[in-house]
Parts: sequence; C-alpha cells; structure tokens
Amino acid sequence: MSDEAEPGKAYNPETEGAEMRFADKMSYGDYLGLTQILNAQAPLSDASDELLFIIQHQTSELWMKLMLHELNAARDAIADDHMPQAMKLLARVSRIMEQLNSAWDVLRTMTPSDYTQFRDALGMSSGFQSLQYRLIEYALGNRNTAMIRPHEHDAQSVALLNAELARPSLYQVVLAFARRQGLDVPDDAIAVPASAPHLEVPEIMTLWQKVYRDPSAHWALYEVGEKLVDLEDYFRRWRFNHVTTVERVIGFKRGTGGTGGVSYLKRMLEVELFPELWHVRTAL
Ligand code: HEM
Ligand SMILES: N[C@@H](CC(=O)c1ccccc1NC=O)C(=O)O
Repeated sequence: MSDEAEPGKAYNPETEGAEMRFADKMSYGDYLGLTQILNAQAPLSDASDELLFIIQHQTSELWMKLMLHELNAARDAIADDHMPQAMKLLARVSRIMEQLNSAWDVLRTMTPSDYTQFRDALGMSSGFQSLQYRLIEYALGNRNTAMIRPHEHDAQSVALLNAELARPSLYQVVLAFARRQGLDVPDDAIAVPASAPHLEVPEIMTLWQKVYRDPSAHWALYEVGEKLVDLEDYFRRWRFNHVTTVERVIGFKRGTGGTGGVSYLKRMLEVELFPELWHVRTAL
C-alpha cells in the first residue's frame, strides 16, 4: 500500500528511497557549483531585459569554454592520427556552434526600446573583448595579433592568447596530417608559431583537389575536410546572426567597444578560416 498513489495526498519520493538529506553529502548544486553560477548575475540597471542580456552572454561563454576544450582535444587527436575520435569531437564542436546560433532567437526578442534602457550602463565593455572568443578564432587559424591589445591589462589573458598563437591551428594540424598521408604541403603552411591569418596557398588547393576528386583514395582527409567546412559554415551563421541582431537592436550606431558597429561586423563576415576548402569547390 505504501508504494501506491493515495488520492488527494502529495506523493513523497522518500518512501521509495529518494535521498533527502545533504548536510554531509555532495548534492546536485554542490557538484555543479550553482551557488557561484547563479549568483554571478549583477545587473547595473533596473531595466528588466538586462538579466536576459547577461545570461545570454554568460551561457555563450560557457559553451565557448566547452568548444575550446573539444577543439583542443580534436587537435591532439589529429596530431596523434586518431581520426575517428577527431571526427566525433569536431562534430560536437559544430553542434555547440548550432546551440549558440539558436540562442540568438531568445536575444532577438529584445527590442531597441528595451536595450536602450540599459545600454549606457555597459560603458565601453563589448563582446569585442571576449577572451574565449579570441582564443577560438586563434585556434581556428584567424590569428590577428592586434586583438591581444584589449587584454593587455591582464597578464594571464595575454599569456593564454600567446600560448594559443604558439600552438598549431586546427587547419595546421590537418595539413600536417595530410603531409603524413603523403600529400605535398609547403613548410610555411604548417610552421609554428603562425601569428597571421592563413591565406590561400596554391599547393594546398592542389592537395584538396586530389582529395575531392578521389575521396575513396583519401577518405580520412575527405572526411576531415568536410568537418572543417561544416564548422566554418556554422561559424559564418553565428557571425551573420550577430550582425543581423545588432542592426535590429542598435541600427548603425557605433559599438560600445569603439568600432563602427555593423560596418565592423560586416567586414568580419568576409573572414575565411579554411580558404582552400571553399575555393576548391569551383575547381572541381
Ligand atoms: C543586443 C545584442 C548585441 C549587440 C547590440 C552587440 C553589438 C556588438 C558590436 C557593435 C560589436 C562590435 C564591437 C564594438 O564596437 O562593440 C560586437 C562585437 C562582438 N560581440 Fe556583440 N552584440 C550583441 C550580442 C552579442 C552576444 C550575445 C555575443 C555572444 C557572446 C556577442 C559577442 C560579440 C563578440 C565575440 C564580438 C567581437 C566580434 C569580432 O571581433 O569579430 N555579442 N557586438
Ligand atoms: N557592443 C554592444 C554592447 C554589447 O553588446 C556588449 C556589452 C557588454 C558585454 C557584451 C556585449 N555583447 C556583445 O558585444 C553595443 O555597442 O551596444
């Protein structure tokens, strides 16, 4: 009888053994550090939408943390010739980016009238100063050292950015793998540290042409090539969602970070992370 639902009486899961006392045991909130996370929202205004704005950015930063973790694991796997593991990790990175893309639908519900109520409180802070975003761009090969400047007040951030620049980018580890597979890759393309964005190299165009013209002869490279295209495809969608949301919310105002705003973000839409992988399509 005690296990059965009694009409009109709230069911107590304790009767089936649910643990209810956590004074000296690790609980859900303890494990997840929820006291820290849920107390880390400190709106500076009374505007209702400031909490949305803060949580949107904090959750994005958490996903970016995971993205960096998976990108690092993927780079290690490729460097060790563990391609099946790398494929799984890169697929996960694309799914995380898709998660970030969907999140724009929530922020888009904030109108210019809502945002202007607290925009002044943001001062000169801006996503332009996101350390993790810059680390992701560097890991993917978009290495513009000018972007270190906004972090100069923080030695630890500068050290992380420089450590990233000292590592081969994702594209470089893929190209080094291609060389181990017997394909021709110029030394320059995989030299570290690479502290400039990767620009199209004719020999690498030839490499991908060989791969895409005969996938079965170069299956691992064909698969990783498509994973990189996927990843950049999702990243481009993130940039596009960002610039469209920005235009919708602040029009053509200058950014709090000091750039032209939409004009700067439109320029960033032209970034090509893996240029040969896009250009090879025309040559097939
Ligand atoms: C209403 C919402 C938003 C507005 C109006 C906005 C506006 C801007 C503007 C104008 C810039 C250019 C830099 C500047 O001068 O400030 C920028 C850059 C940036 N924002 Fe946002 N943003 C919004 C939401 C977001 C969200 C949700 C994220 C997610 C983390 C984000 C991340 C970034 C990043 C990473 C940059 C640097 C982009 C780059 O350098 O390529 N922004 N944003
Ligand atoms: N750049 C934005 C402000 C902004 O969006 C922002 C400010 C502080 C923390 C994160 C932000 N998000 C993206 O840039 C603006 O110009 O309104």
